Amino acid sequence: MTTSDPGPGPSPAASDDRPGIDDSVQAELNRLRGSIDNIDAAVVHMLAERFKCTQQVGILKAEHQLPPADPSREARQITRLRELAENARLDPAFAEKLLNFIIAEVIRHHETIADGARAEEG
Ligand SMILES: O=C(O)C(=O)C[C@]1(C(=O)O)C=C[C@@H](O)C=C1
Repeated sequence: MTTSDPGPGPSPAASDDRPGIDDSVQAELNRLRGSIDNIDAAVVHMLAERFKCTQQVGILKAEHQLPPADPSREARQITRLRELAENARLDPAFAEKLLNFIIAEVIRHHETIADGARAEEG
């Protein structure tokens, strides 16, 4: 066989064949990349859903003059996520960094919403 089958599911990366690679190696690489692409798509969709929720939280907080950040909630989330990560054999430090990265963006959104609400109040 001179061409490798990327398997089911459309994925540009999965059909990125290179010359000089053994067909079976290329097929395995394509199969794994297909899964990676599916996982990346799921992550994007899950993050989009999370941001839809946090936008609602941002509006609620702005309406009730609550601060954008809630450090005690964040501490509980970090404890929980680190434990989940450990059980899933994911580096807990990485999980914590990822959560902090996402939350920083959420807080930025909350501040933008609060600024807008204050500007509307005059
Ligand atoms: O739960 C909240 O109060 C939120 O605003 C959401 C969220 C989060 O993204 O999970 C963001 C900011 C807070 O500091 C804590 C948590």
